[in-house]
Amino acid sequence: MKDPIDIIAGLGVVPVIAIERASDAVPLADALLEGGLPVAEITFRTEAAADVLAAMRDARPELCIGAGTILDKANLARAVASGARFGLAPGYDPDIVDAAKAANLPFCPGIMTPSDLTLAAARGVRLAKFFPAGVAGGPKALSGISAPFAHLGIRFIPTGGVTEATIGDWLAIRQVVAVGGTWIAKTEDIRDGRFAEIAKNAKAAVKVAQEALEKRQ
Ligand SMILES: O=C[C@H](O)COP(=O)(O)O
Ligand SMILES: CC(=O)C(=O)O
Repeated sequence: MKDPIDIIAGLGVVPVIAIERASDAVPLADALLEGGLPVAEITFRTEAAADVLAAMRDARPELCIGAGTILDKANLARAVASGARFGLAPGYDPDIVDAAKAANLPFCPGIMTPSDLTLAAARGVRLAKFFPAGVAGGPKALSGISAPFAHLGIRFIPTGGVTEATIGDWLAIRQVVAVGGTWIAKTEDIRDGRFAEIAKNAKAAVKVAQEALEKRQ
């Protein structure tokens, strides 16, 4: 099976999803696949998250699924048991980083400051979510914060306030693996069954991300 981080890096964009009903899991997976975006970060912000992961794993194994908003070890374990192939969090908790490593789960904790990054780097983190990317100062802030860590090869997934219009600015930074965001598959669009809209958003995001990735080669 291909490495999930390589899949994410190839696509350049990850939909961050808060989904309320497990019955929407397969239609959502199909919308993302139809949009050419075979990846999903299912956040543990809803009761349904673990069931959604399991339903996607069982029905659409071609979708690379991960778990977001991992704030404790219990949800980390549930995510792994339900088929998550990668994990992310809005912040940095060394215990969760260690637990993910022990579970062999590629894990991307959140950082926003040089101090966060110092602690995460010392714990072996080489992929971090820059969160909340927009209010933290945008691409210029990430360039500044990450500069002293460049020799360590740390890479980033900026998330929070990213839009289709700003994908290119973020992906112009070499250390940015991909951007994350909720605009592709919004909770209310999933709730109301607007899967065609989600496929359309996915397709548009992938197109912009691919153009940006080609430009920086
Ligand atoms: O809750 C925040 C998400 O991780 C990113 O949200 P956003 O793409 O809507 O800014
Ligand atoms: C902030 C984010 O994307 C997460 O909850 O994992």
